Amino acid sequence: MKFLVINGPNLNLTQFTEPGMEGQIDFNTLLDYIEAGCAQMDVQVDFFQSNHEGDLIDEIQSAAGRADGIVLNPGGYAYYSVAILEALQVCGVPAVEVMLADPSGKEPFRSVDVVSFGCQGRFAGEGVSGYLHACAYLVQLLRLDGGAQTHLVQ
Ligand SMILES: O=C1C[C@@](O)(C(=O)O)C[C@@H](O)[C@@H]1O
Repeated sequence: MKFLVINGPNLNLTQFTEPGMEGQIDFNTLLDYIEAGCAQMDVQVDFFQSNHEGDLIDEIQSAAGRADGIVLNPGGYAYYSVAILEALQVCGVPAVEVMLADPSGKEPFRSVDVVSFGCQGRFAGEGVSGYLHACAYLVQLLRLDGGAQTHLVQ
């Protein structure tokens, strides 16, 4: 199985906290963490990060045929990118959304996660572990029905 892990704007600059490890890790260490976790699940992983909405859409559109599933942290685009939502709906590859921090209870403009409507699952507020939970969930989903039907996850 092969997954495409897509990170949106500003995540390349974020400092992350890994459970069980003191201090913070940088973006490249996060990718290593995801790759190692996926290897344990026998999943190959490709990474993509962009700060640009159109580039994220191009990457989602090109996922069919080269990835079995998408794990997406859309960053701030989560709250208004209908275009990313629609790319997920038409790309034919099941996607699961990850958010390091749970946005509920933050500013009111974060109350609707538009992108999640194109995803089959959502892991928010679990920090870096959320990426691996999303991958494990996708593995199970693909083994169960292999489908890419999108539905509301909130
Ligand atoms: O860029 C980010 C980071 C984020 O996507 C997260 O993973 O916690 C959550 C978003 O609200 C925020 O805009």
